[in-house]
Amino acid sequence: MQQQEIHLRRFMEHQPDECALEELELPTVDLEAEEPSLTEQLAAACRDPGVFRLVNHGVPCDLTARLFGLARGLLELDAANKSRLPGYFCGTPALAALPVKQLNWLEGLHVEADDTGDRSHSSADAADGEAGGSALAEFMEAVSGEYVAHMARIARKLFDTLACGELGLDEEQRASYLTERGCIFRAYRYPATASGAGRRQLGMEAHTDSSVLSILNQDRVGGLQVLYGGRWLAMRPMEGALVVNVGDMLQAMSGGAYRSPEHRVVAPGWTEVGRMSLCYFAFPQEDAVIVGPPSACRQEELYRAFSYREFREQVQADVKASGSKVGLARFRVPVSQS
Ligand SMILES: O=C(O)CCC(=O)C(=O)O
Ligand SMILES: [Fe+2]
Repeated sequence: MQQQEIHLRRFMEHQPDECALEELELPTVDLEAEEPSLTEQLAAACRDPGVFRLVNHGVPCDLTARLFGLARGLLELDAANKSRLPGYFCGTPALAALPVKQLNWLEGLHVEADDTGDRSHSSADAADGEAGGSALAEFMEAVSGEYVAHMARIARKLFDTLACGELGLDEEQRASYLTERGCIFRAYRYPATASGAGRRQLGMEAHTDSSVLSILNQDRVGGLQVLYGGRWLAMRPMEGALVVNVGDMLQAMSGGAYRSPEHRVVAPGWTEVGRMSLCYFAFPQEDAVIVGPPSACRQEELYRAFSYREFREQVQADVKASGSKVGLARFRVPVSQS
């Protein structure tokens, strides 16, 4: 997408004047498009801007509505009860022990793929004894029994389309560069803030995702923004569409051809209800060694070979040392030296 082709609109429906922000019209990818159209749409969107709307994704809207309702119910429990929910966090967990400023104004529930099976049943059994009781059991059942399966299906189809297209990955790489077992699901709640004139409280600070692909389902409130052409632009929610973004791992796998965009969430100061989102992050196998694409594919940046485990440990070390993620820059090799 050329910079001058971006359709910019005033973003007034959701935000008062002090928060008015221009909007990036995201490309739309139709998951049911015929080939070669799907590959073309997808590769173009991953190159620029690295984030797109996904339609015809097959996630039932009643499942999404139920999950938003259950997550909201749990996150609106009183502080003592919700702090005992399994996977509950407030602010950025990685920063909790550090003497750095907490920038994030959010709370949520974190579920790892490996947690999903057992916990839903143990919660159901212990329904009355555990914080959240049967609502927690219902939430875990909806996440692990249904929602995560849809997300894994979507991530696999998108990834295989790219992998079999210009990434040209072999069968072993297709299996190890994306694993259903290592995925993470998070339900976030960004409480409304009483932001003063011109002041914007960040719900989630600017970052890139460490994932291969991230699949976001946001409610209608808005507040998700992407850094594009040096400016923060709004990604307006659209009924029924998911937002998918390229993560750092896919950027590395593509030799920098696909872009893991910097994004953030502004805490809603324009609504009483707060913002909710349901986010799924797909990762490679921990020990899969990620190398750029074969030389036939254009490589704008090169990274030295690394495993996802190495990347994750480096991110954790950087966050621990400075409060910030450095990310792929740690693994970059100047093209001229390659
Ligand atoms: O809440 C959202 O829509 C985005 C969250 C996000 O960017 C993340 O968890 O990495
Ligand atoms: Fe993110």
